[in-house]
Amino acid sequence: MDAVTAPPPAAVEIVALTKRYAAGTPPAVDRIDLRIASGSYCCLLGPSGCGKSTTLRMVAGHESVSSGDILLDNRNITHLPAAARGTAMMFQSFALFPHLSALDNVAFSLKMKGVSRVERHRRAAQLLDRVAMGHLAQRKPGELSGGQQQRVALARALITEPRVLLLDEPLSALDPFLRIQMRAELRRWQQDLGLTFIHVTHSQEEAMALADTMVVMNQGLIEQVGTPHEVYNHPASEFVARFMGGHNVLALPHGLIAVRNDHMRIAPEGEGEGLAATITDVEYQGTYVLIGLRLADAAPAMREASVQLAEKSFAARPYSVGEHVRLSWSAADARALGPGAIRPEAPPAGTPSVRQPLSALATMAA
Ligand SMILES: Nc1ncnc2c1ncn2[C@@H]1O[C@H](COP(=O)(O)OP(=O)(O)OP(=O)(O)O)[C@@H](O)[C@H]1O
Repeated sequence: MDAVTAPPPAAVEIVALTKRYAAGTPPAVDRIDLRIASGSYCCLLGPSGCGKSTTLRMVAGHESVSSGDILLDNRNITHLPAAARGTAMMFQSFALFPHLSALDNVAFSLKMKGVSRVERHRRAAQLLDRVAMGHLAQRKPGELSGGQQQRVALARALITEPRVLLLDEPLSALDPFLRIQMRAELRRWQQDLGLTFIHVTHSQEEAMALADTMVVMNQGLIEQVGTPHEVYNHPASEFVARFMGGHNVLALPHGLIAVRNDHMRIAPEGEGEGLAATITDVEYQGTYVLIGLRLADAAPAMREASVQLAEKSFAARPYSVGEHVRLSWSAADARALGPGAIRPEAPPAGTPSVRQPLSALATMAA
């Protein structure tokens, strides 16, 4: 097989995966279960400290597992060394060797495997061509832009012919403009290569732009798994609604609901029904105006709300800070929120760690 032909994609299954860094401390990852479809783009998303990097590092084999299992194409890789797993990692800072050319950076792992110079350079050059970097093969990382370094890092990860590419905040070292450009490139590469990508990010926007499947994590648990559309339009819990942003969480007598702030209606006091509120901010954002509000009859933690008004609507009836208004929404736009992730009970001693066979992986197909 040619070195640059994409190998068959793989599916990853994580079963009751747990990481406890020190006895007596809460687990960083707590018995999570997750299936990632072959050839899909999966984003692990959550606030700092939620356990997403720990999960990725355990899949990569860079962190030991406290309990649970990781399967790749039905093969248990939990205790295999990183190089024997069929995964490759692309790091935040790309971790390129500064004294080596792009070509030698890409060829490095083949050198370690004892592949001849001619052969490893041939394969590295092919991969650099593939990421449109062939013409800069002799440059050192310091002579390349951030985006070019990212492509070299990608080529270097691909030379081991991984079935799953693991990316830990791969865009965060780039400036905002380049980040959006490279984000689109990552997505294109993933589709071209047909590989499974697992990408860790704390950016909702990045995950929404890239993912077939978003996995929202909170305190070592998975709060929600779904397509970006599902997660944004049907947040499972208060945590997800607040973390994704763009939602109001409202306490009603029958429980909490979330309503997207572009689905809220606003009317001047006396001209409409709904929750009484006072305007605290008015922010012009170009295509829309974001109105910040304080609800009159809500508990302190639930008092803030926002409404996104199309620029035209705002121009037709401008609002200003201090104005008293009423907020309402259609029942069809309200999403009942569940309690969120429930920490699982500790399994009884002696329970086998792989609880279910790898089957029906298509459930999360893109
Ligand atoms: N090597 C370590 N030793 C001890 N605790 C650790 C170690 N690495 C991470 N932790 C802890 O485990 C928890 C999860 O960390 P992790 O890095 O997985 O989170 P994260 O969601 O990736 O956060 P970030 O976005 O800040 O990288 C945190 O409470 C963190 O302090």
